Amino acid sequence: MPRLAFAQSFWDGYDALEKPVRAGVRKAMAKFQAMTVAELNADKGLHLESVENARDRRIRTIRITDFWRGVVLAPDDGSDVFLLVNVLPHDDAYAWAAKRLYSANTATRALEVRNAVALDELTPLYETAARTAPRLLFADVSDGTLRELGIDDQVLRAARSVVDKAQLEAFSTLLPEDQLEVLQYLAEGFSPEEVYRDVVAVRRPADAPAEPVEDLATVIANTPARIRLVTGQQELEEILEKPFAAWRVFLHPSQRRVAYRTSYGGPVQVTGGPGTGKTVAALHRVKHLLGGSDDGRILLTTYTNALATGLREMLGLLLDEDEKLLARVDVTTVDAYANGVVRAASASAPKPIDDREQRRLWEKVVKQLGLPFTARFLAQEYRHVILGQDLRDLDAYLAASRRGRGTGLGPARRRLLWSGVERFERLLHDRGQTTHLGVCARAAELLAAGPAPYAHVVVDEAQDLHPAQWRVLRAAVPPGPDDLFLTGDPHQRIYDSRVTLGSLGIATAGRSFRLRVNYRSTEEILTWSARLLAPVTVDALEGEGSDSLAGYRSLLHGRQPRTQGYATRREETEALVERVRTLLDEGLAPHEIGVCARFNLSLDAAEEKLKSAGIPVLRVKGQAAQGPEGVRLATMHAMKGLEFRAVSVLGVTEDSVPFAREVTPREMDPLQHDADLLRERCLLFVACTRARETLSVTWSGTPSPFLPQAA
Ligand SMILES: Nc1ncnc2c1ncn2[C@@H]1O[C@H](COP(=O)(O)OP(=O)(O)OP(=O)(O)O)[C@@H](O)[C@H]1O
Repeated sequence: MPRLAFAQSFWDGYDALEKPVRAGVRKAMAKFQAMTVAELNADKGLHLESVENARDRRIRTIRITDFWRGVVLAPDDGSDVFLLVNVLPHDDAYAWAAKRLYSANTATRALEVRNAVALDELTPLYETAARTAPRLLFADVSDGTLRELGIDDQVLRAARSVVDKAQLEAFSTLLPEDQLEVLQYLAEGFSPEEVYRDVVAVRRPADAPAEPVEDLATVIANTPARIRLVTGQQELEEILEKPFAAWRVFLHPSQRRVAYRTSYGGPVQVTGGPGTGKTVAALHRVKHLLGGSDDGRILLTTYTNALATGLREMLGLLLDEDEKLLARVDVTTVDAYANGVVRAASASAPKPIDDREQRRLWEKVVKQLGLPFTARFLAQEYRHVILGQDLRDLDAYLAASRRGRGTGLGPARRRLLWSGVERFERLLHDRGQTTHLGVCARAAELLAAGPAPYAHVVVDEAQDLHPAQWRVLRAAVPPGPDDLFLTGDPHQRIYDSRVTLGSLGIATAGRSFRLRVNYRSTEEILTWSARLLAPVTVDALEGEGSDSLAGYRSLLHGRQPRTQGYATRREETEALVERVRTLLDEGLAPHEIGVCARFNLSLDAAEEKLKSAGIPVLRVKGQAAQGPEGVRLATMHAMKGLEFRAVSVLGVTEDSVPFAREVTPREMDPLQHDADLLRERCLLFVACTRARETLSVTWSGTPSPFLPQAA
């Protein structure tokens, strides 16, 4: 009996197919599972037939309905896997199929597809232009090196005609997938050794024989990133029945490598720009870890309650709602987890106060003691130095390093400051209150006193955690293999946290990985957004050295982001309503549109105008972004971790981004001043990178100095 596999190119369009066509796909696929090859070839209903003038002799079409055809790759080497690669209307199917050529990559050994006809047509045109070009994109890379990286004759010829990255992009939908990625990495300036490591080695099977094995079944088995092999009747029904989510099945090799490595010796860190699938990698790691034992418990954390709700839903999907497995995973924020730990050990639940209340309390302390510091300075010293290093008494504070703080404090001033800290904590205590970080400090103590409750901890959005929160996580799992798996992006740090993970017992050296392919946004959105951060460098996730977006790219293309200034806020809001209306007319659902601004106040006017135009809206505040239909309105902070097909960022003016009140004056502390500005810049970056297809950034009056054109 033959076996059946589905290529990603098929899934890309499957969800959009109408019901009768999907039913036709299911019926046809069931035949592949029930018949022998001879019976398939003879079946009248299926009508498995070759395609005239096909570049690939193995290409066949099958009948799905009267008007729709499936395109199948049929083995001609005695192996037994049939691959469904596309379902299209009759004429399109034949035209599509005739141009495609499938081949095994000589380096990765995976199955790739190219548009061989278009490549043959386009390459000579580019070659002519290349003859007079001052420089060719791959001039520094020899043919031998390209061949070692899996580039074959036809692609080599095309590559030799490429003068710049834009031209490579023009080839991108025609070239075989792995070879394209090799060329893209080289174009970004990575060395052939790096490209071999990051593109070839992650795909090439560990036991690949020296000479490539060409039979289709083996090559298909070598391509888990793009092909799903079906193992039985039930699986076939399940996967064709449910809405298909590519992230559950087709991991990028770099995602698969980090998520499914059998075991790591200790903490692992996975970084990558926005939308590179870090959350997806974290979820797959949880799946892998659950399979590693029958009873170990896992803590999966993220930054906000809304994101935790989203993660829980995604995990349910990934684990096919398997209650037994899901029961072994706690999905929550670090703060909520710490709160639970403290609550379990004391008579009442801790009552943490928010930042604004803390600020008020510090003002009271300054007044009561007549301290020569501002409330802001005290709050920052408390957060970064005292809680950051978990300093419990004056002696510890006197001896502490204040690295990262931009003003010196001698012993006398430290004593004075410490008196303020004692008063702050007493005031809190007398009111029966605490802070979120105070709860974390207590939770870490309680956890350290008993056996660690988890076998593994997986952390998403790791870039924003404070040392006190890291101590909770460190204490929640015993140090050792597979203890901590962290994903995060230092370019998206939007809370004021500075951490050196190594000093907290979380050393990731030798176990750091990077994801570079953006699955969310178009290259146009990504390139524009990356320019927001071009003037600055950001600290690495683990706190040592800096991080970069080198090689960060997208395979998707779309319109350029729009930036537009207006004379008044009213005009800006009216233009927003028009834009949203156009997007809805273009077929976007309201919940696929996100509108965001630096402040809630700025969103009120937008909400009112949209509502009076009859457009449903939903404010995203802390709660999950799911809910009734409506255009989502959120502050830039609340946009963290979310995504929308279209995003409008409003009010990007010089007084709002950066928001002066959130920026420490340079004369008070120059380092903190720079850190605050960077955080505000990252906030705008986070907001813009939530957009999948359409991004517009607007302001009224003077634009933010962070915007590229204003720089
Ligand atoms: N292998 C994949 N195949 C298809 N889609 C994917 C894959 N990996 C991720 N995605 C999709 O890309 C989008 C971004 O993924 P994800 O949220 O995991 O990225 P992220 O790196 O955590 O983003 P951010 O840091 O911006 O929050 C999501 O829509 C996700 O479903």
